[in-house]
Parts: sequence; structure tokens; C-alpha cells
Amino acid sequence: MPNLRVCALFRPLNSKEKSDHGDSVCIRAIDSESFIFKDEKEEESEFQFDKVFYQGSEQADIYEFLAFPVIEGVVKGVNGAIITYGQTGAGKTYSMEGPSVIDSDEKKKGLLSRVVDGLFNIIKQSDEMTKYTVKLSMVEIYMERVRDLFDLSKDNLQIKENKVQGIYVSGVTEICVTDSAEALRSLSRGIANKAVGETQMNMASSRSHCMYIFFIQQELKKEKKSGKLILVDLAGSEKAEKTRAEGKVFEEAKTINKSLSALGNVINALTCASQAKANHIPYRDSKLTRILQDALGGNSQTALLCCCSPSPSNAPESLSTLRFGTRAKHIKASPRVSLKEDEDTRRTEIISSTINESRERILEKLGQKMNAEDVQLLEQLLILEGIFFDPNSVEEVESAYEDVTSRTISSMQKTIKELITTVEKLTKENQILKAAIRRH
Ligand SMILES: Nc1ncnc2c1ncn2[C@@H]1O[C@H](COP(=O)(O)OP(=O)(O)OP(=O)(O)O)[C@@H](O)[C@H]1O
Repeated sequence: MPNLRVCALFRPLNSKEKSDHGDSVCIRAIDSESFIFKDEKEEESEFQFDKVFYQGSEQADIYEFLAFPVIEGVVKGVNGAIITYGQTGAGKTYSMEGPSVIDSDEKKKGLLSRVVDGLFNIIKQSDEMTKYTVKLSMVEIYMERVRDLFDLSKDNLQIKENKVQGIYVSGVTEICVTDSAEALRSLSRGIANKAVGETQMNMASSRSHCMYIFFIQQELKKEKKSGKLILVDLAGSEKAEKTRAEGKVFEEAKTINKSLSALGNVINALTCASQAKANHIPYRDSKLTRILQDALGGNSQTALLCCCSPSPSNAPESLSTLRFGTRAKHIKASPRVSLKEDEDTRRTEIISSTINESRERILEKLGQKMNAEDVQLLEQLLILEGIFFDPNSVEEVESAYEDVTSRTISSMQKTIKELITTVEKLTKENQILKAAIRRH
């Protein structure tokens, strides 16, 4: 299989979407890999993925297609990552956890429970001479701080790297699990802690990235092999303006969009056909990509599930999710040999500074056409929108600029329409109240 699988998932319409738009949806299936998407302006575009899971798809099918090949690899010592991406409410957590990691009925079980069952099944069926050790950690990244979900007092863990473990979260709690039931009980404890942490920090789950990290080691005679599997339930990818964000929420949105952009850039660079770009992997641009570094790069296998609402009311957000997936998917993956630690570090540093210099150069060039305030606004919008561009290509930046401008305009038009409706409603209420006062 290619090392990158990208699928799109459309969850069922929820009651609000049904009351707003009835049963209407913004997609029309072509087959199990492609569909037509109708955006806000009724413009249609065709999308293609490795597989599309339409409304009513089975959780088991998502597991079989997307996750199982990754687990098979991990047991053989190939690292892997399974990532859910999408706006808040698009179905990321439901796909990952199901209604609950313990006691969900078979049909509704999410990826986590299935991955754990699958992992221990493969281990059970393997050669009896091989000794397996499975360790589990759970962390959450909120505002670029890494928190241990098995021990909430560890709330600013550092990411380190060594020759034996590769990239690791220093000091994180690792629980040794010997069977599926034990692993699920631990996961359930970490998930419960997630809610406690949210209350402590007055933060919604959709604003943090949650990572489930499995470390699998096998020992046969004197030979040791290990594989790492990271499942990631990403923070919501919606735009700050949609949430009408201000203050802290705006800062959260900016940080989230920055790390999602970093993830997009890393996947893009990893799957890029051009060797120059393939050498430029900006893992260090965010904690998310740094933790994922050896589960994404090298010979690892990555599965990305782009979760979307099928409702026309969420069309702009779904479109942005589908574009994220398409960018990751379009360029075919080819296995790359891992770089030595020092070389990798040095290259990443050079790359980061090259990208920053090029970004500056392009913004400066745009500055000759636009005023300073607009350039600053553009820079912020690009980060907020999670739009990735090749900083070496002025054309790409300009097309990203057009993209962000048209999206911002249509979102503002929508807000104005909503405000007009509110004003009309209030004016009517005001008239009724005035008439009532006059009558008294
Ligand atoms: N495939 C599905 N089948 C049935 N219900 C679903 C499905 N996907 C999502 N839902 C429902 O939609 C709601 C939102 O889903 P979910 O919490 O998974 O979104 P999310 O993308 O994780 O959002 P957030 O970023 O806020 O955590 C939940 O009530 C969930 O039960």
C-alpha cells in the first residue's frame, strides 16, 4: 500500500442541520472514491480520495480500510499514524472513540477500540517465541503545551529525541498493557481525565489535539524490534471568524491553525515528488508535528481521515477540510530512508530559516502592491485559514491570497445577512412593544 492513505468521511446530518436545510446535502456521490461537492456559491467541484465513507458508513469499514494496514505494519516494526481532521462537530472524536471506548455496541465501536483489539489479535496469532511489550501513553496539546492525560500534574512535558526511542515525550506516564481489556480501561481513564483537564483550564475538547501513543516492542532471542503507533484526534479546524472568536479563543484558534498548517506542510513535504522539497520537512514548526515526526516520516504509514458535515450550512468548512486532504493526497508517497539524528536536526534548522526568509521575501514583494496593514492581515489570514503555500512561489502565495479573500468575503456576506435578519426581528419586536406601551 502507499504510505499515505487519505479518506473522506461524511457523518449523518444532525437535528440542527435537518431543521435548517431539511435533508439536503452538499455532496453527490460518483463512486466509493469520488464525489461532486457543491459549495456556498453553488459551484461544483469533483473530489477524489482513496475511499469515501458516505453517511451511514460502518465504523468497521473505516477501521478495515484505513487503520488495519497501519496496525499490521506497526507489529512488524513500521511506525504509523492515524489522524482525524475536520471542523468541530464533524465526527473526529466519534470516529476515534465511538460513543465510548468500553461497552460500545459492536457496530458503533470507534477506531481506538478496534485498533486495540486488532493489535492484540495479531500479537496472539504471532509466533509464540516472540515476546511482545505494549506500552501506552496519552497526551493532549493545548496552546503548544503538552499535558499527560494519565497524570494531569504533568502539564508541560518536553519533547526529546534519542537513538533508542527516536522522538519521545520526556517524563510521560507509560502504562504497560498485556491485553485488550486492560488497554481499553487505561484509555477510558485517560479520556475521563481529558474532561477533568478541560474543566480545570476552562477549555473545550475541540481546542486541543489528543494523542494516543502505543509503543510495541518485540523480542525474539536476542533480537529486538519496535514500532510506534500514534492516533491523533486533532483540534477543530474551523476558522476563528466562524466562532466569532475574541481574546483567548482567538489566540487558541491561531495556535490551532498554526499547528494544523504545520501538519499540512509536513505531510506535503513528505509526499512531495520533488527531492528538494522532500528534504525540507519542517517538523519543528509545532509540538504536534514534532511528536509525530517518526510516526510520519521515514518508512512509516499514515492514515488521514478527513471528517466533514454533509450539510450545506457547513459547506465552507467541509471544503477547507477536503482541500487539506486533497493537498496531502495528490502527490504520491514514496518510502524515504530515515535520516541520522544530527543530520536531520541540522537540515530542519536550515529549512525553517529558509522558509522564514522566503516567506518574508514574498510578503515584502506583496508589500510593493499592498499597504503594510493589508500585508499583515494577509499573513494572519493565511495562518488562520490553514492555507499552505510554497514560500518559494509567488504564484502560489497569490492564489492563496485570492482563495482567502474570496472565502473571507463570502463569510462576511453570510454574517451581514444574519445581522440583517436579527435587526429585522428586533425592529418588529420593538414595534410590538411600542404598540403595547401605547395601548396601556
Ligand atoms: N458517524 C457518525 N454517526 C453518528 N453520529 C455521529 C457520527 N459522527 C459524529 N456523530 C455525532 O456528531 C456529534 C459531533 O461529533 P464529534 O464529537 O465526533 O465531533 P468532533 O469532530 O470530534 O468535534 P470536536 O472537535 O468538537 O471534538 C456527536 O454527537 C456524535 O455523536
